[in-house]
This record gives sequence, structure tokens and C-alpha cells, in this order.
Amino acid sequence: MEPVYVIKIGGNIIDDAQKLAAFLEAFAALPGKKVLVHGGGKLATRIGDALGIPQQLVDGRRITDPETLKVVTMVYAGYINKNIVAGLYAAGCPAIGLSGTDGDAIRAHKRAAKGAVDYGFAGDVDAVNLDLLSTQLDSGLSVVLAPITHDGNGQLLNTNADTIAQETAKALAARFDVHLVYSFEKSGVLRDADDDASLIASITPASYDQLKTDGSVHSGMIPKLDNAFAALRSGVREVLIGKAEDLPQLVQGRTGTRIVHE
Ligand SMILES: Nc1ncnc2c1ncn2[C@@H]1O[C@H](COP(=O)(O)OP(=O)(O)O)[C@@H](O)[C@H]1O
Ligand SMILES: CC(=O)N[C@@H](CCC(=O)OP(=O)(O)O)C(=O)O
Repeated sequence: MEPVYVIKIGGNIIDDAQKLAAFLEAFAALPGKKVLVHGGGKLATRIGDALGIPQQLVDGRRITDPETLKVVTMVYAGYINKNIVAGLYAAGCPAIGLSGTDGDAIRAHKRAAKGAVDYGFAGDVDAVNLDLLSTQLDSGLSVVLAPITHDGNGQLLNTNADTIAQETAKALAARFDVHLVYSFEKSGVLRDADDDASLIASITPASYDQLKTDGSVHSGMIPKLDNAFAALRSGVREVLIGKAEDLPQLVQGRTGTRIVHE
């Protein structure tokens, strides 16, 4: 099967104009079909706070009340998505920016309240439109996906971007040999999140359990690794986590953390 790269870019890189431009150059230089998934949670939090709409995250998921839904839609599906597509054209990479609503790219349903926590308009993915994405990729465009989805009944939903990357990789695996890469500001999954030299070269489900128990892996890394293992279980060929600045080496598996079956 033909290879496709699904690459998620982390929030700290999006926030740094120079690092973002360098990353987009490196993405543009990758050969073949590719999808870029972005979030932008940090910018959404800053803009929400500036507008007097207090932002709250529980287990890495944003509590998305009606006003917050407007903010995240404007930030993710608006500014960040279009800025990335413009940057890709500047780097010589033809691309189309889509949210989950465009061309019915990603359907989701509103997450039910969990005990005392009501996530509001947060969406869990039901379906990714494989035909739509394949058509764009076949026409020579890279696809840039924003983490805004919809339920088919007119309701926009906010979905975690690591999950969008996993679900997109899973759907594409029906037709392509999919390589899923989570790129962010650190060198990979670390023994000590504050020590970039403490890189863990590979993680199995058993070592993941241990890393969670001893507290080495926490906060945003937990949903990222849960998504990474879910992708492997769904037929995705390879999952790598590492530094956005090392993208060329990372996609070759020469750096970063490799997620592996038992
Ligand atoms: N063991 C670990 N190794 C690396 N990062 C970790 C680890 N445990 C927790 N983290 C945290 O996870 C964060 C990445 O998750 P998140 O902020 O959700 O990613 P993204 O930037 O892709 O949106 C890192 O910035 C780091 O603070
Ligand atoms: C429901 C939910 O939590 N959605 C996320 C979507 C953005 C995201 O995941 O951004 P990063 O990848 O930069 O963290 C949020 O609003 O924060």
C-alpha cells in the first residue's frame, strides 16, 4: 500500500512563528502524501481569557461552553488553520485547510457528562470521511485539519487534536500504509518531563503502565499515548513521538520515541 504521513503539530510550536515556519519547511520537504493535524489550545486559552471567558481543562480536555465553542472555532478553524495553509504555500507545498465540518470531513457526537464533569460541546469522533481525504491527497494537496467537528444536525463540536490525528490515521489505514507522528517541543516521551536528554526510545503497553504508575508520564502526555496505542491497535503501521524541530529524522525513526505492540 502507498504510504501516508499523518503528522500532529504541538501547541508550543504553533505559538512560535520562527519554529512554525521551520516546521512547515520541513513538512513541505517530505515526499508523498501527507496530512497535518493541529490544535492550538494555548492560543485559545489566551484569547478566551482576554475576552473575559474563563477557560478550564479537565484531563487535557477543554470544558467547552457555548461562548468557548465560538472562541475555539475562530481560533482553530480560522486563524491557525489558514495561517498554516499560507505558510505551506510559502514553503512550496500545495495544501487545503479543512475543519471537520468542511466536506463532512469528521462527524462526532457530543460527549456525555462524566459524573460531575460536563465537557459541554466537546465531541467524540464517529467517522472520518476517507473518500474526501483520499480525493484531496490524490489531487496533490496536503490536508491541514483543524480540531472542530460537527454532529450532522448543525452542532459544532470541539475535539482534542491528538484524537483527531489518531482517528484520521485509523480511517486512512483502510487504504494506505499510515505513519502517525506526534511532533511537539520535546525530544519524545521522557523519563523526566523536564530533562530532554532522558528520552525513552520505545514504549510498550506494559512499560506505559509502569511510567504512569511512577508518575514519569502525566498531563497532556497521557491522552497522547492513549491515542498512540489506539492507532496501533487500529492498523496504523507506525507511531512516533518526538521533536518538531527534528521532523526529517523523526519520520525516519532515527530519533524520538517509538510506540510498539507488546
Ligand atoms: N514523560 C513525559 N515526556 C514528555 N512530556 C511529558 C511527559 N509527561 C508529561 N509531559 C507533558 O506533556 C506535554 C505534551 O502534551 P500536550 O501539551 O497536550 O501536547 P501538544 O503540545 O502536542 O498539544 C509536554 O509539554 C509535557 O509538559
Ligand atoms: C475538547 C478539547 O479539549 N479540544 C482541544 C482542541 C485543541 C487541542 O487539542 O490543541 P493542542 O493539540 O494544542 O493541545 C482544546 O480545545 O484544547
